Amino acid sequence: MASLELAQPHANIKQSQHHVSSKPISTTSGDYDTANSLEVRKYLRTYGLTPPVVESFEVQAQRCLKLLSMKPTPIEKYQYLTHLRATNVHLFYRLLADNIKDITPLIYTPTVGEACLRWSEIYTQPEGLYLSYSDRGNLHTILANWPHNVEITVVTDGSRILGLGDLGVNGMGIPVGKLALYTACAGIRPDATLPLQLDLGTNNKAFREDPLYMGSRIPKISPEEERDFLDELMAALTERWPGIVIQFEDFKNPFPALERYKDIYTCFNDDVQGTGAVIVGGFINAVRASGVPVKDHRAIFLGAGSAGVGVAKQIVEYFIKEGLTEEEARRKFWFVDSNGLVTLDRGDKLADHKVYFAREDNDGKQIQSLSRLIEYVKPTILMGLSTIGGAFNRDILERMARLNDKPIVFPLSNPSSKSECTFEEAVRYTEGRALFASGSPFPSLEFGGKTLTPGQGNNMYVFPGIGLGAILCKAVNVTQDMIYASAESLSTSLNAEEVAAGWLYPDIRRIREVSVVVTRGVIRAAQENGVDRELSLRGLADEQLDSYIRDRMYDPHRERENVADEVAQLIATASGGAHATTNGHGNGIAIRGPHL
Ligand SMILES: NC(=O)c1ccc[n+]([C@@H]2O[C@H](COP(=O)([O-])OP(=O)(O)OC[C@H]3O[C@@H](n4cnc5c(N)ncnc54)[C@H](O)[C@@H]3O)[C@@H](O)[C@H]2O)c1
Ligand SMILES: O=C(O)C[C@H](O)C(=O)O
Ligand SMILES: [Mg+2]
Repeated sequence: MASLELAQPHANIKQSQHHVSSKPISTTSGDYDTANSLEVRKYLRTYGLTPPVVESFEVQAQRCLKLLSMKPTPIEKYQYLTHLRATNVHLFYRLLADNIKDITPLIYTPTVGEACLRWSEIYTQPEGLYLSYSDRGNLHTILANWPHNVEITVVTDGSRILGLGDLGVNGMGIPVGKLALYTACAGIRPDATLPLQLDLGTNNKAFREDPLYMGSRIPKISPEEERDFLDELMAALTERWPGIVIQFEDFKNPFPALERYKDIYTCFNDDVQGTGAVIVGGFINAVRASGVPVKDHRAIFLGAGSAGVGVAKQIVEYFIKEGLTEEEARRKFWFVDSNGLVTLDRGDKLADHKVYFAREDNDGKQIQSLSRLIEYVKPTILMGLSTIGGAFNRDILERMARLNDKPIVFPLSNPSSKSECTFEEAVRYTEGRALFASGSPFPSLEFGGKTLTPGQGNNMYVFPGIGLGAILCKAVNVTQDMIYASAESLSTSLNAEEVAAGWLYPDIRRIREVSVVVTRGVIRAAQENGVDRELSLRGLADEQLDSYIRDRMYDPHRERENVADEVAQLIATASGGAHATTNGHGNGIAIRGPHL
C-alpha cells in the first residue's frame, strides 16, 4: 500500500529550516508586496510596478483593516479577504495572525456558510482542485496538474456543509477555510495545502437548476459508486504525494470511508474525530467546573449524526479513563434524532452508527419531545448537534437550570443560524450558570456585574495540531490514541488566567501556542503507537520537541526577511561570478536574475 512506503523522503530535519515543505518562499503572490525592499524589487523585476514606498506591516495592516471595515456585509469582507489571499498570501496571513479573533469568523464559520450557499454567485477565481465523477479513471493525471508539493488536503463531497445540507461543489468554501486555519493556527505552509472538492452530483435540486451552478447537474451518485471513486482518489493522492495527510470533511455519511481507510492511509475525519476531540477537551474542564462527579453525569444529545456520535464515543473513552466501565459509560447517553429518542424498539431501521447508543431500558416508551425527555432523564449535560437553530429554547434552558447548579449546555451546530441557542439565551435563562460552548462564535456579554465569555467548541482547536503532528512525525496512520491525545492536550493548554476565569477553552488569540501543545501530544501518541516514521523525534525532551515544532511553523511575519535574505544571497552568488539559474529551493527567484 502506497502509504506504508517507508522510503518516502520528507524534509530532513536539518535541511528544513522553514517547515516541512520544500518551498521556503512563494514568489507568485509575494512579488508585489509593498513591504519588499528596493533590492528585492530590483531582483524580482517588480521595481516600479508597485508604489515607491517600502511599507511596514503596521501600515499595510492599517490599510487592510480600513478596507475591511468599509465593506458593509460579512460576505463582502469575505470576498475582500479572499482577494487579499490570492494576491498577497503572506500579508493575508500576517493580518490573520494578528487579528485571529476578529477575522476567523469572516473566513470560517459563520461567514463561510453564507459563502458556500452563494458560491456560484460570488465565484471569481479558482482556489483549489475539483474532481468530477466523470474524471474517474484519470484522477492521477488530474492531480498532476496541481503545481505544488502537498502535505495536507481537506476533501469534501459537499453533501453536508455545516448544518446547511447538500451544497454540491459550492462546498469548496469549507476546504479553503479549513486549510486557511491550518496555516494560521498550525503554521502549515499555504502552498503545501490542497483544498479538494469532489463533484459527485448533488441532491440539491435548486442548485442543479441554477444556471450559475458550477458542478455536474446530476443527482448524487450511489454510496457504492462513491466508494469506488474514493478508492481511486486515496491511492492517487498518496501516489502523487506519498506523505500526504488527508482530512475528510462534511460528508453526509462519513463512517464507511473512515472505516475503510483509517488503517491504510494517513487520514482522519474532522467531523467525527476532530469534533469528538475538541468537545472532550472542553468537556473535561466543564465536568470539573460542574462539581458533579463523573459517575453522576447524564447526557442528552440532540442530533445523532456523525458529529453527535463522534463526540459521544470520545466522551465514553474519557469516562472509562475516569474509572467507569464501558457499559456504565455508554448508558450515560440519551440520543434524540428527527424521530425522537433513539431506542432499539422504535420500529424504524436504525442507522448502524446509532445502534451503540440506542436505549433498550425505555419500557416500550417512545419519547418525542425534548422537554419531556429532560424530565425523564434529568440530565446534567445537553449537547446540540442537530442543525436545528433555536432548539434549546427558553423552556429547555430553564429546565436545565432548575435541575442543575451548573448545567453543561453545548449548542454545537454551525453556522450561527443553526446554533441550538445563543450565548445570550443560555446566560439569561440559566441566570448565568450554564457552562457553555458553541460551535460558532458569540460575543462576550455583561451579566450580574461580570463579563462572561463563551467557549467556542469548534474543531479548529484540534485539527490543525492533528494535521501538523501527523506531518511532522510522518505518521503512517492517524490513530484513535492520536485523536484522544489532541483532546487531552487541549484541555491542559489553558493558562492560569483562563483557568481562573472559568474558561473551558483557551483564548483563540493563543491558538498557535495551543496548536504546539496539541501537536506535541499527537506526536507522542503516534510514537507510543509506533506509527511514526520520523524516528529522530523520539529522543527529544518535551521542550526540544516544542522548539522543533515551532521552528517548522510557517511564520508570515518572517517571510519578508526570508525573501530578502535569499535575494541577498543570490546577488552575492551572481556577483561572485557564478551564473546561478536556481537557488536550490525551487522558488524561481534566480531565473529572473539581478536587474537595474
Ligand atoms: N462544533 C463543531 O466543531 C462541529 C463539528 C462538526 C459538526 N458540527 C455541526 O453539527 C451539526 C450536525 O452535523 P452532523 O455531521 O452530525 O450532521 P448529520 O446530518 O450527520 O446529523 C444531524 C442529526 O440531527 C438530527 N436531527 C435533524 N433534525 C432534528 C430534529 N428536528 N430534532 C432532533 N434531531 C434532529 C438528524 O436526525 C441527525 O441525527 C451541523 O450543524 C454541523 O455544523 C459542529
Ligand atoms: O466547520 C466548522 O466550523 C466545524 C465543523 O467541521 C462543522 O462541520 O460544522
Ligand atoms: Mg465539518
